[in-house]
Amino acid sequence: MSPDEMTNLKTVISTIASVTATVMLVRSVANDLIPKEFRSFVFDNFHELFCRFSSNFTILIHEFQGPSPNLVFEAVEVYLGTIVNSSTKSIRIGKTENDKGLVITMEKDEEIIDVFEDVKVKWRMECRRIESGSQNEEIRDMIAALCSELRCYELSFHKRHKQKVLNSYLPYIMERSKSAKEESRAIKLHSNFRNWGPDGMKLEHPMTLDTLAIDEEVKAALVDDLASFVKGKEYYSRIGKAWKRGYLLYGPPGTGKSSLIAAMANHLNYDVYDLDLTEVRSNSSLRSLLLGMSGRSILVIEDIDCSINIENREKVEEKENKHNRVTLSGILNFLDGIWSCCGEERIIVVTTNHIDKLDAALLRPGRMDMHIHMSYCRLSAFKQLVFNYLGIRQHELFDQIGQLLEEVEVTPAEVAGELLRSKNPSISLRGLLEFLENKIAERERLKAETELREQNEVAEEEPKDATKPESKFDSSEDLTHIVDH
Ligand SMILES: Nc1ncnc2c1ncn2[C@@H]1O[C@H](COP(=O)(O)OP(=O)(O)OP(=O)(O)O)[C@@H](O)[C@H]1O
Ligand SMILES: [Mg+2]
Repeated sequence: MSPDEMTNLKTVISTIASVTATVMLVRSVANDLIPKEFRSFVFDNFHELFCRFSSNFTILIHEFQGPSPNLVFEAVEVYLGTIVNSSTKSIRIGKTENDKGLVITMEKDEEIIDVFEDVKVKWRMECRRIESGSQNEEIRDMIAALCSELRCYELSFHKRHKQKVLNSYLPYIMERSKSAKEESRAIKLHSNFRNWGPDGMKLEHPMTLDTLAIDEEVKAALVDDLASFVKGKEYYSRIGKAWKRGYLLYGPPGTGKSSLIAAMANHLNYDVYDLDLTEVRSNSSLRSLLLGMSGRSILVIEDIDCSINIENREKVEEKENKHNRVTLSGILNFLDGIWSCCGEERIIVVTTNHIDKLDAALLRPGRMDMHIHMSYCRLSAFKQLVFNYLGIRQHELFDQIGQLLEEVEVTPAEVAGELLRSKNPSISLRGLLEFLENKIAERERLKAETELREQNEVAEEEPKDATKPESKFDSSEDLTHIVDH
């Protein structure tokens, strides 16, 4: 910089300093000498004049709308927490019992610049102390009991964007904040043991759809199905159906049915309502339990074949009604749409170890929309488990173990149990190999024993049969055989 430029810069700086000092002096003298009413009269008129010529438009969003919290303010607060950027110098951080992680909010007098469809807007947060006479007295006292200052978001942008901000940007913020709030909310587990309880317990199950070991194709189909369900609000209302979806998980114990429910809850961030049907006294209490559930939730009925005898529908209804117990038709009725009148976004998951025992009425499409077979552990599920437990994707023993898994029925739970024994992959996998070989040997031993026993039984029965008089009318099967021919 040349000496001349240096001198000019110094002059500019000293001029700014003296103007600032003068303004501050005038302001403090004016504050002392000029009455408050007159000052605000001058300020208001000056502000109005300024606004008339300014190209800016400002929207104020206050914390309260009368005595009630302002929902737009709440939405803006959540939204701004998600777009903290380089224009923000300080933020406020907090966390409550109901939050999954840290909650970021804007600090007072801070500014955030946001860009929405090429429109640049500026957000600023202001706090004002609650002053007497500023509100209806009753409302003021009510608010003052909650907080000592009133917060307000100021949104400013070029006035030519007014329509876009009002018609698109603000609705977009309402939508985004809703999903951000849902994502950050801790998942709760409710049980009907005490009528769901007031708040439920925090569900902190670590299982996710990534760590769940099931067939890749099944997993992909499930993820797609869940995604279209979640986005299906308009579709369900268009076709006039309750916004719900049923999943039936079936398979032997230890194949991951309960784990899949936890993974679904984590994936969707839905609360889980665990319904123990043996605790439900009647269809009407079932109905009130279901009406007491919140939306965006998963209703779980585990081991449905054990909790209610639904094998023989007619017989059970007759018998259960006598004791005013919950019946299959009670369950089917709500699956068919008791929910259609209230609430939305509900998933029902029913699990069973014996799909063959279930009544066909429960399996009809529209009730259980997707049937997922949780089966024994095969190579792809095994590889996922090894990655979860040992952190490796390849090992020389994989082929050998893969072959054995084709020969023996072993559940993911059993494989997981073996993999837990050592953190050293070679020790752990060799242990699993041995476990599988022992299982096959045990199976062969049992098979040989059974064959031997059957042979002995036949040998014991033979002399008895020989003494028996021959009769063609011994069994109904034989009788049918004769009549038919
Ligand atoms: N598919 C799987 N992927 C990952 N881990 C699994 C899987 N299946 C089972 N496990 C492990 O085994 C344990 C038991 O599995 P889970 O309780 O989910 O089985 P289940 O099918 O619900 O059994 P049940 O029919 O007895 O209720 C889980 O906690 C998990 O550690
Ligand atoms: Mg289970």
